[in-house]
Amino acid sequence: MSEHLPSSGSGLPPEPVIARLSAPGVQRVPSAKLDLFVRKDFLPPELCAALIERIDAVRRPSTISDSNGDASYRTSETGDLSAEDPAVIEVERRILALTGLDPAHGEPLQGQRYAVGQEFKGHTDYFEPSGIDYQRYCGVAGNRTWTVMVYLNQPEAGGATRFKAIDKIVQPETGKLLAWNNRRADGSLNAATLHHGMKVRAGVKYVITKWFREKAWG
Ligand SMILES: O=C(O)CCC(=O)C(=O)O
Ligand SMILES: [Fe+2]
Repeated sequence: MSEHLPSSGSGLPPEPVIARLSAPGVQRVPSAKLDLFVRKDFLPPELCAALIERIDAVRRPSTISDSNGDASYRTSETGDLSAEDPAVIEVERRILALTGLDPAHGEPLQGQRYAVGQEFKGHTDYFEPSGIDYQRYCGVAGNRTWTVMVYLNQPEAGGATRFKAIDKIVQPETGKLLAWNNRRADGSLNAATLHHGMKVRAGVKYVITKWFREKAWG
């Protein structure tokens, strides 16, 4: 199976990950500015439901690094998921199989929950090297390389993810995966990855996120 292909490590350089993602069932969003991939039905509904339960058990108000003082910037709730949880192990196995990204470079899987009116305003997932917290967040494992995100449900209205620089809006659907490279081809940080988890208008939205780093995590 594809799990047995060699690992692409941190995802830097990106070519092996891009080659691996160029598989049946994966859509590449056409853009010269950003490597962005969408895979529908990546996780089965039962696994999504199990993950929602886990998130509800551990959620707390989300934090942001490099806070800009705007308390409405990220209003969701966050929960770190246990690496020993069988549901988490299964998700991580599937992410490795799809992307080849090395789990040793991955942060712990994180869940987010957005109630009506909650959002995560425009941001990039990498840390600004000039930020005061850069050493604290990136001193050991380096900056982020790839982001892998999965919608666990479909809220009744709102909650899309908008990539403004490439004019792309992705609608949440149960089990749909998004993966993008936070770098340009030369490895530099890519500002065109700017994205906005838009306000949920009706219902609740759940996602999981897995971020990969330049060096091994922890
Ligand atoms: O919820 C979304 O659509 C985006 C989430 C996100 O960007 C993040 O957690 O970094
Ligand atoms: Fe993000």
